[in-house]
Amino acid sequence: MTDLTVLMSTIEAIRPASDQTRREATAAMADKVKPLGSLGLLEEVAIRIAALRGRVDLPDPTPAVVVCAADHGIAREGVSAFPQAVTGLMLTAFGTGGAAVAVLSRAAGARLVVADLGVIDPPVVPGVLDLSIRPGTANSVDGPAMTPAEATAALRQGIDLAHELVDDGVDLIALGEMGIGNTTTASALTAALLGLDAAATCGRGTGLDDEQVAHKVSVVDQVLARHASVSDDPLAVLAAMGGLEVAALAGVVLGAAERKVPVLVDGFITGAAALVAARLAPACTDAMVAAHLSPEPGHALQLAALGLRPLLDLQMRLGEGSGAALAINVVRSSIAVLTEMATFASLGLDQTSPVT
Ligand SMILES: Cc1cc2ncn([C@H]3O[C@H](COP(=O)(O)O)[C@@H](O)[C@H]3O)c2cc1C
Ligand SMILES: O=C(O)c1cccnc1
Repeated sequence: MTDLTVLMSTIEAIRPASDQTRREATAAMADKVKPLGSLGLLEEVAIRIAALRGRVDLPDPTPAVVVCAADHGIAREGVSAFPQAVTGLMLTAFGTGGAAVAVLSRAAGARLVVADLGVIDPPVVPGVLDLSIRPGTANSVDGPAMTPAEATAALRQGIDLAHELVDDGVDLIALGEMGIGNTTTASALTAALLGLDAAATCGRGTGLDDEQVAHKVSVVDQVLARHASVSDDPLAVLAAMGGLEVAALAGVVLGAAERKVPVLVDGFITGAAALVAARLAPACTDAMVAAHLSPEPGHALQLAALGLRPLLDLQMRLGEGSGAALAINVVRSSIAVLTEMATFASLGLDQTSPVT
C-alpha cells in the first residue's frame, strides 16, 4: 500500500469513543465510596479511556513512551538558544538512558522507543530506530519544509510504529519529541491551524530573552506569509512548515486512535502534532489525554482548541515527552480508581448523596 493509501484508510477507520461505555463508566465512578467528583480530573481520565476502549473493566496499562527526533531548517534563522547539533547529541542521551525522558520513563515503568525521522548526522546509537525520511527539513522561511510525499511518508512511519506497539501489547502511548528549533515550527503550525498571530504562539523555547522572542515572532510571521495560500489543508500546512518528527507524531496519534489506544500529549510540540492529527481526523481527539500544561503561550491555546484539560501543571518546559512520561502514573492511578475502588453498595450503603 502507498503511504497515502495507509494514511487515508487509517483516517477513515477512526471512530468516536463509545457514548454507551462513557455512561457506564460515569455511573461506575459515581458509585465509588467518595463524594461525587471529589477525585477531580482523575475521574474523567479513566471515564474517557473506558469510552475509547469500549470497556469499563480496564486492565492496568502497558505504557510506551515514543520520542520522535528530527532537525529543522528553520534553526538556521537563529530561533533557538541552542545549536542544531544538540538534536543528535540528545539521541545518544536517549539511547544511553541519561536523558530526562529516559529517567522518567523508567520511573513510570514504561518502555522508551526513540525514532530518528530526520536528524542531520545522527550518531550511531543502539536501540534508536532509523526511520529517517531526509536529513532535516528545508527552511520554511524560504519554501516548503518538505514535500507532501515526505510529510505523508513521515505520517505513515508514525502510523506503522503505533500499530507495531499496539500489536506488541502496548495500550497507552506517551508522545515525545526532540529537534532543535521545533518550538518555532510548532508556533508556525499552531498559528496557521488556529488562525492566530505569531505573537500569540511564540514563547521562549529553550530559553530565549525578550529580544530573541521578538525575532522568533518575525521569523514565524515570514513563514505564515510565505505559506498563506495553504492554510486550509492540514497536510499541506504540515508539509510547508514541518517538521518530520511532528508529522510522525501526528501519525502515531492517528494509528493509536484507529486501534482505540489512548495517547498522552506532552507539551507544545506534541500539541502541534495533536492539532494536525485532529484536523486530519477530528474523532481522534477522543484518544488524547493532555498530560500537562507547558508555559509556552501557544500550548493552552492548542489544548483549548482540542477540548482537552491538562492533568498536571508543574511549569515543565522541556519537551522530550517528559510531562507525558510523568503523567503515565496519573493515568494508571485513574484506571485503578475505576476498577479497584469499593462502591457504596459493596459496603452495604445505599446513600450516595450528601445528607440534605
Ligand atoms: C539539551 C537539550 C535537551 C532537550 N530536550 C528537549 N529539548 C527541547 O528543546 C527543543 C525545542 O526548543 P527550541 O525551539 O528553543 O530549540 C526541542 O528539541 C525540545 O524537545 C531540549 C533542548 C536542549 C537544548
Ligand atoms: O512545551 C514544550 O514541550 C517545550 C517547551 C520548550 C522547549 N521544548 C519543549
